[in-house]
Amino acid sequence: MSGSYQTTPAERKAAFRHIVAYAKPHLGTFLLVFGCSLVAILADLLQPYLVKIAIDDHLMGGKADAKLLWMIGATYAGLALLSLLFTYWQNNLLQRIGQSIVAKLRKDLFRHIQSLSMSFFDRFPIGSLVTHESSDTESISQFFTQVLLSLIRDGMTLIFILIFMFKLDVKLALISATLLPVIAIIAVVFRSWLRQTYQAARTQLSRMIAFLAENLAGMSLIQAFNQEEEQFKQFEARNQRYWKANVKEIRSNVLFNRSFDILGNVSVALLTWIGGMAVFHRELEFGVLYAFINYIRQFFQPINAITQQWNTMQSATVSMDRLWRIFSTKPEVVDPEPEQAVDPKLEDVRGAIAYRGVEFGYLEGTRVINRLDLSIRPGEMIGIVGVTGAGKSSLMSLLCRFYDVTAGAIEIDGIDVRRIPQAKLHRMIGLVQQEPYLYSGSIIDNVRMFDERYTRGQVIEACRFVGADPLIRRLKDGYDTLLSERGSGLSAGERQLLSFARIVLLEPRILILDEATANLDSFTEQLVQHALQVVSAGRTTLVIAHRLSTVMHADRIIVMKHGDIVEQGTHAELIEQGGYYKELYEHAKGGHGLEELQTG
Ligand SMILES: Nc1ncnc2c1ncn2[C@@H]1O[C@H](COP(=O)(O)OP(=O)(O)OP(=O)(O)O)[C@@H](O)[C@H]1O
Repeated sequence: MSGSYQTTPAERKAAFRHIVAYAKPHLGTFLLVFGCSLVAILADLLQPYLVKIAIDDHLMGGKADAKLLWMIGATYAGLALLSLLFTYWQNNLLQRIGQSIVAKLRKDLFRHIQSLSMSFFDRFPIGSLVTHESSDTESISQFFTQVLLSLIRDGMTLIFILIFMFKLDVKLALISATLLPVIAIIAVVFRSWLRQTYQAARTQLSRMIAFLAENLAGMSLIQAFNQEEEQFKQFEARNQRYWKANVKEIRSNVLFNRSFDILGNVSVALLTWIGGMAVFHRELEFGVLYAFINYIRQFFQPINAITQQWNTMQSATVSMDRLWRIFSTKPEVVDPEPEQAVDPKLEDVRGAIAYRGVEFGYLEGTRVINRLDLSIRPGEMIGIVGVTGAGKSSLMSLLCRFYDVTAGAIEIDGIDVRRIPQAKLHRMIGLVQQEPYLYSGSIIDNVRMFDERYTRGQVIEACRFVGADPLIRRLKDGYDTLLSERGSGLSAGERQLLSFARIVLLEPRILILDEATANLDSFTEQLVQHALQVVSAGRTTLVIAHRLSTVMHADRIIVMKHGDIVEQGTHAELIEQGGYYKELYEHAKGGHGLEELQTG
């Protein structure tokens, strides 16, 4: 999805309008930039005119006045300085605008992405979202700095050069103006070629990056299966394709630039010949010819610069389209309308849960939960078992409203979860995931989720409560140990213990635990079991169990198969019943995990 999608002209227009609106607050600064450009351009263009005056009025006119010549020289130097100063201000101001726009864009994008529902993240690869936040916003910043600068500055330069030319000599100016259509034809012909080579290079680059990202993420598997050589070959093939596309792009750029240079030189030669003849026949002053040759040289620079912005413009519009795609995506799970909303007080929540005729599928036309009914009493501990793909996690995701049910309803204390504001719902439910997410930061901050309202003492108390304290104290810096991204360095069990401590701090009424599947050593497993016991006391607890031993003591075990509850009861009742649960139990007793069983 990272770039190969089609957009309609209407969508492109909307994207452009949306992004350009970010420039509105900077209109005043843009005007300043415009003013600075104007001064710099005029200072540049007046220089040849000054030399013309020196030549025609003083040197050739035979009335050389040293003082006036000195003044002309000094003015020339002054103009050069002025141009330098104003170009510096113009660039500074423009960069500042560009950076503020892109910072705001990144902030808005991040906020918007945060608000989107889980279904969006299912569709959108994380890698491409990272690209959007980084390089797409950067290429939009280039649009506001390089492209706009070129349009303002080079466009104005062109216009002024034409004005100066016509003022100096109409005939020569008209001859020079005939070059414009030639330049336009060259630009148009090259433009489509440049665009093709540019896009081909971008496509090869994103293919290479996608391959790289996938590869790095799966490096352990690659090494375990000795796939290095094969993967290297595949990478090398992509690398070669990118290299070739790049060379082609550079070649087309060089050809384009050189055609412009040749055209510039031919024009100077033509002008020297025609103008020289005119000077020879005394129809033209020498100084005018000098200024003209200068202007015609400068004439090609802005045209070349504007067309060179084509690539930047291309990537900026592609980036705008992509960002617009995200910005125009509305969250599927939304907060209730104020008149529909019910906002229970946290201390009043009892934690009764009811699934009423719940149906759900991730994709249209598919079903992973079938008309499911389930009532859970406040404080009850429920174990949920079933083979992989049975729908256990989906059932929990629906309770947290990561997705909305397609039919039926889920209620907490008799209130439909869709009527509870999401922020409140998420305070009511505590989630301990199979792979708990830990941030880069200290253990203290990870447990209190960077919420400084919880003191260090409270965090330590919570960790003690769940039995994580001895483990943490064994680490080099204890509670101040810095965890790397995703908490690598800690075992799955240890990570779960830290998220239990989070629960103790946040005190949700309902607890969902997706038990770690990774084999825990018996010591950590005991710690996790103990933590579960202490944390679940007094809370409605739902445990997705991957080891039956975890839920053998649950108040009730729900057995799922193909999105249905096929059996429920206590461990003893279910064994007595001799049905599907017993089959799972016998299988697990043989030393197998539930994951090994197929949904057959
Ligand atoms: N984000 C998703 N998009 C599409 N389909 C999904 C998604 N998540 C799960 N599924 C599908 O929904 C079905 C139920 O998945 P779910 O994760 O709820 O099962 P589970 O019993 O929790 O399995 P496990 O024990 O492996 O976690 C499976 O067929 C799975 O492939």
